[in-house]
Amino acid sequence: MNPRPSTTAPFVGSEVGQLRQVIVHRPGTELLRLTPETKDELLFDDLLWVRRAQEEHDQFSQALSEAGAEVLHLDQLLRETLAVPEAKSFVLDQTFDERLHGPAAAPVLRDVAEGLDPGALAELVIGGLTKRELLELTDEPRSVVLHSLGPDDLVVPPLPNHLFARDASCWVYDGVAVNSMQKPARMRETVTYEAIYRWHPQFAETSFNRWSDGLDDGRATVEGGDVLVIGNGAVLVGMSERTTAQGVERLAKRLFAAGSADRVVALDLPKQRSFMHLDTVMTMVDERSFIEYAGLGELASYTITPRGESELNIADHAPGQAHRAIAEALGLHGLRILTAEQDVHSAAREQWDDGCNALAVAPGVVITYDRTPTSNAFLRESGVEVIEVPGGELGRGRGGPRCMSCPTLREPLGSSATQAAA
Ligand SMILES: NC(=[NH2+])NCCC[C@H](N)C(=O)O
Repeated sequence: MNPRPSTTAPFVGSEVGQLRQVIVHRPGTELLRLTPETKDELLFDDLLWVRRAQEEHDQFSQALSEAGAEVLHLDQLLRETLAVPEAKSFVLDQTFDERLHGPAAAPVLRDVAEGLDPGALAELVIGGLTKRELLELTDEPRSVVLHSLGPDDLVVPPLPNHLFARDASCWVYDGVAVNSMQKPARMRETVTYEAIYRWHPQFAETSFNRWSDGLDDGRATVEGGDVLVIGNGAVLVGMSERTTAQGVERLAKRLFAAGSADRVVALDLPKQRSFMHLDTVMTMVDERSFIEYAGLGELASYTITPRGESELNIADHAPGQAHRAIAEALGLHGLRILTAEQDVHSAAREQWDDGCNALAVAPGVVITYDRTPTSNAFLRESGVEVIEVPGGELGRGRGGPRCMSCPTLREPLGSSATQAAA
């Protein structure tokens, strides 16, 4: 179990081992597209002061480097990927679609985009394009779709949730799930990651397993915020507003077939926005401890194990048995569950502000937002080292440090590097 990484291939051996390499996305033009009218559809609760959000994000990246992780920037990876001709035509095909842009405009848009250099094209793909910006690049195509748009309407929608680099792809042991996304506003994020992992030399020249084929997965969705690589050959997955039971089955089958994991514990979460992913209510902070939201309640859970070559065994656990199932998966007698004592309203506010969305950078060392002081103080009292980063603006997108990171290299539990860091 837990095959060891080769020197360069991506490998995420646990949730809390020493973090070595991580993808993040510094917010840019795409956040300037949020308006009071578009923010809800784009899954933000407020408009962000972009300059400040960038400064906050820079501090997050710096904290990651200081903690020993190499920080890869998604926009730079995409630019470098788009320099590969096959990657460029894949991204163009996936971005300009007759069903979205109409048969008259789609080929014209594709031609315009094809003429851009990789930097400008990456900016268009993530930042989006308005009709006014398009008309600076070409004459107006004879298209009903374009004629009926106002000058500042978006021809290519932006991808502001790339900020939450965790969700559209997640590495689990020696492979990656490129995820099909539940919400329309996030579906094209899958294209970015697919292109990077297929063609960027950093990934294309290594070998790794594939746990899902995002673009083709239809309704079997899994999102990275729901997937915790808890270690010991086990994975904890939330069935949430975003991740379906079908998605969990697919993930389990592929992990088992490759021999990369031998147990998946699925937790049945309430299907609501405040609990959109498992990592908004529960994250792992050391080999046996989880920070957990007080209002989570008792949830049903399932332990999935392999049965023969390709079937699954499912053990159903009654509500309230989830901690036991997780402890068993980790080979432990029990877990340490960290839930700060505070009144119901404060607990709900801190959960909303991502107080439970800690990102471990080593066992017992986590990055959190500064806007959740009670949870942070409680973690410290419990012996966890807390590195705070500012989250005043970033937090308005409803995602914290764990959501904003996609680890690509992380030590397994109990490895010597991880023990040295502990
Ligand atoms: N892993 C996470 N909890 N991600 C948070 C994603 C937030 C994002 N605005 C969305 O609604 O999709």
